Amino acid sequence: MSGDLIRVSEIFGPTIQGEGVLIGQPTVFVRTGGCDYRCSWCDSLHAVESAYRDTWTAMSVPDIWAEVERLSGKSPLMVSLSGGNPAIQPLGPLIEHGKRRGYRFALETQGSLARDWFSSLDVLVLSPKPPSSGMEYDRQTLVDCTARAGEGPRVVLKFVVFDEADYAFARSVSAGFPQLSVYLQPGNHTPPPPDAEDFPIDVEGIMGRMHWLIDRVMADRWFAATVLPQLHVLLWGNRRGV
Ligand SMILES: C[S@@+](CC[C@H](N)C(=O)[O-])C[C@H]1O[C@@H](n2cnc3c(N)ncnc32)[C@H](O)[C@@H]1O
Ligand SMILES: Nc1nc2[nH]cc(C(=O)O)c2c(=O)[nH]1
Ligand code: SF4
Ligand SMILES: [Mg+2]
Repeated sequence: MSGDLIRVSEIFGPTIQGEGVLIGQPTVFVRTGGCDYRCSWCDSLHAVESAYRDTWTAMSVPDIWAEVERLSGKSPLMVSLSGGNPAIQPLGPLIEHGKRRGYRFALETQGSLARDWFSSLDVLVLSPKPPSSGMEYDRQTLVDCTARAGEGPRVVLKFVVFDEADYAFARSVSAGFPQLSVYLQPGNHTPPPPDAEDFPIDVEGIMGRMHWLIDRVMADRWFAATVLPQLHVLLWGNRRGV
């Protein structure tokens, strides 16, 4: 059975994964609509704000799968489930459907909602939100996410860092999960408004923050951390669907 419908904002690719542990890998993105957070600097508000819900489509697993196969030419690759918060959607049947066809699945989530189907993923990216986002951190839900993932996926932490307080947050949260790899990325301080297909970007500003972040990590001898820019943002700016 295909199960319940999934609320989809956009499906795009193949492109390279621009962030974190899978950076550079050919990927098709399935971006779901709806989020339980409202980060001050969210770069995907078109998939978050309810004002845009008429641009989201309730899709069945076969409908989504037809689009993934069309985009990938039926050659299996990594499918990244992002959003909004994709953990809101019933994604278990989609993951099972794709895995039977040789595709692999990564999920990007803030870690606020834990699901049993996390155990079916290949990669679970937990991205707890730092102080600059304006959101509250709940360690327990993050623990629940790792517990539901179990021995299934590779689980990693990814932090957006804008300032010293965000950096301190990344340090202290990571210390509580010594078994997880840590990825740090500089924040983009000019994210696109939700109604923009494109929007000017301050690459120099982001690179300044990237330099500062590298200096900060080296000064602390935090050699377990990996520091990466959002590669797709450097290549294509704030363009949507890349
Ligand atoms: C749009 S979110 C969707 C998935 C999930 N809601 C989350 O936040 O992890 C995908 C990734 O983009 C990151 N992100 C969002 N806005 C950003 C910005 N302005 N600068 C850098 N990274 C950003 C998030 O932290 C997250 O790691
Ligand atoms: N190329 C590319 N890489 C990404 N990594 C995370 C993305 C996201 O918005 O979740 C994203 C995205 O939108 N595009
Ligand atoms: S949790 Fe993710 S999608 Fe939701 S508002 Fe924050 S960055 Fe955007
Ligand atoms: Mg993005």
